[in-house]
Amino acid sequence: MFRRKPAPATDIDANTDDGDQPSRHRAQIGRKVAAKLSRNPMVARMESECLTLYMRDDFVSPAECAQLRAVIDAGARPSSLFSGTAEADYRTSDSCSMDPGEPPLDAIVARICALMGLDRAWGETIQGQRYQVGQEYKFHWDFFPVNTDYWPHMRAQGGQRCWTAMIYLNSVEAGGETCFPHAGLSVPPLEGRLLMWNNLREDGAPNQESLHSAQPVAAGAKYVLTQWFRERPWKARPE
Ligand SMILES: O=C(O)CCC(=O)C(=O)O
Ligand SMILES: [Fe+2]
Repeated sequence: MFRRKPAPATDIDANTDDGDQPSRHRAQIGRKVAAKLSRNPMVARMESECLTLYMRDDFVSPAECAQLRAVIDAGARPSSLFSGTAEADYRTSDSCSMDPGEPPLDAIVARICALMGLDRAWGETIQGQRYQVGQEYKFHWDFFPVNTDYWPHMRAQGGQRCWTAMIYLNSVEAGGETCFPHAGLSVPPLEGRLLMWNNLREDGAPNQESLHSAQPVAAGAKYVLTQWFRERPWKARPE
């Protein structure tokens, strides 16, 4: 008798609600990117037992940084949070979604993806942020908690966030460090520096120890670009 073969098992099952669970697929992304970055002599791995974090200085030139700061100045609006405005003082920076066609940006995103070995289709729209004196982004995780009303939408858009790539577009006079308290790391903003970390554990589940903050700026202003990568291609508007 003819029997239809079962569909091959796949780890990349958009219908599996496993955003808070270990996942072979997400674990594999973590390993693949870490292996690529570890092989690169220009990239430094920051020492931590509980977090996978890499740094590459002089990734963006001073001229490109200046150009991008001007774009952020022109487009910055008060930052929003997925969780709405309940904790309005949580992320006090101004931010803007960057047009990927904006001249230096297209090339920079391509360079980030080449460095990390990630497909740019998996990256969300890159975000620019500007923090002025006293502004900050309090302790948070970049991965999505699955017990929220927005998770089903995020899942349909490309699932859990895996890696974050962040570029400092200027050196800040005082303050503005990115702090990872569990890893005991505090990274000072340095113009052109790219920071990359995995928000997930080795088994692909969210890493609670990836908690981080942008410390308040004490003097001057701080400009950053953030590129968040999903576990699948990112769709701005899922069908
Ligand atoms: O500005 C920083 O140092 C951190 C920004 C951040 O954590 C984020 O955009 O998710
Ligand atoms: Fe963050």
